Amino acid sequence: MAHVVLKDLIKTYGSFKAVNNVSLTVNDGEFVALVGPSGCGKTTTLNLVAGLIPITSGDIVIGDRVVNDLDPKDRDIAMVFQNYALYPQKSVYKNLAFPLQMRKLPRDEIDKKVKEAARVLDMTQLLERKPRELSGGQQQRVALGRALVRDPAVFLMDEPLSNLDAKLRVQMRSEIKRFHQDLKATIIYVTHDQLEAVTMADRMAVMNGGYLQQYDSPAQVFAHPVNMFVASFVGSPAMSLVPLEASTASGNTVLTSAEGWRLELSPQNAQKVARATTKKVVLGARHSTIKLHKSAVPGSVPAKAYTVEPTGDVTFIQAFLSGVIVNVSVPPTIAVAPDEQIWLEFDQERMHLFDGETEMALKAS
Ligand SMILES: Nc1ncnc2c1ncn2[C@@H]1O[C@H](COP(=O)(O)OP(=O)(O)OP(=O)(O)O)[C@@H](O)[C@H]1O
Repeated sequence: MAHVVLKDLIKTYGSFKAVNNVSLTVNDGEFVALVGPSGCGKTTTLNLVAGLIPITSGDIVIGDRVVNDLDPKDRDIAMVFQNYALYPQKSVYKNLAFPLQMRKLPRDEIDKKVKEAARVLDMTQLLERKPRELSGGQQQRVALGRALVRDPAVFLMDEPLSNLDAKLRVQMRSEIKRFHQDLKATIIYVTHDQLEAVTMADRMAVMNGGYLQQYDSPAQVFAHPVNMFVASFVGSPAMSLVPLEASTASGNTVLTSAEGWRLELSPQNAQKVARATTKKVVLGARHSTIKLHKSAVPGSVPAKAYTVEPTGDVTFIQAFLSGVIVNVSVPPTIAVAPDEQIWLEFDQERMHLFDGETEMALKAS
């Protein structure tokens, strides 16, 4: 296995920058997810690493080599795509053996590698079947196996689970994670699904508009999003973002809504707001950090329930607060009706504050 370094990577199509100065290091044996909305440049970044498209500028290092000008076959990588591209006429065994035959490996070595891959992926009993005799999940496992037998320095995976139904996707998610843990493989994994990235990856690279927004562990990205884009992209339901106006009088900092309510900030949050470039401040809160009250309590602000969605364990409520929708979760024992007047209390320790102009997270120091 090997590490991968992207340095000031740029890919332009005419005047359009699909990948804009992306720099990141994937450590040896690390599982990194490139994640972001459609069109953010994640597939382009992966294809640049694979060598499927030429870079405009920057450097790509795999192991100890700068691979900028190497053909894909010389980069010591294996790709797994969302369409498995298995050979329909060949058995699973032959599908796995084929890339090795192309490399002219001795027959007994091929046999050993194929059987080992089948063992690792728990598909020994499927080796004689044709792809059409396999479920979607099993076909995806064969595609993984085909990458595995090549023993690459790096696995590159592009939305490998997106053709599977929801239940199978969750199961294969665990299997790929296990695959990574067992093999200590270096994996770069593209997905638009933030939950896949959060649950599988050691680190996630969140992209938007060709730019790398944040590169950190899922826990860090979740707890400390650097800006409003990352805050609202990672986590489900999305973090609520409420635009407010900050003011300070006699040492107290308050956020005021257009509707007229006021929220007094803790000293630590007041410190953050003092660093804003503008009076416009956006309050961010995850559903689990907002308490719902049926009547006003000190520190709470008035809102109106809009939709109520019981899921069994927890009920999700969308409420209107200062003209925007806020997601709140409550235990199923609390009954709330649409249009009911409610009061929301934000956990000041876990609230996020963003500069309303730059959209960057405000930090205490
Ligand atoms: N060959 C090309 N010519 C021109 N523009 C391109 C080309 N390939 C990609 N793009 C543009 O580059 C941007 C990034 O594309 P890319 O496929 O990397 O996005 P993505 O994040 O993988 O999105 P998706 O999840 O939809 O695949 C998009 O705006 C896309 O339209």
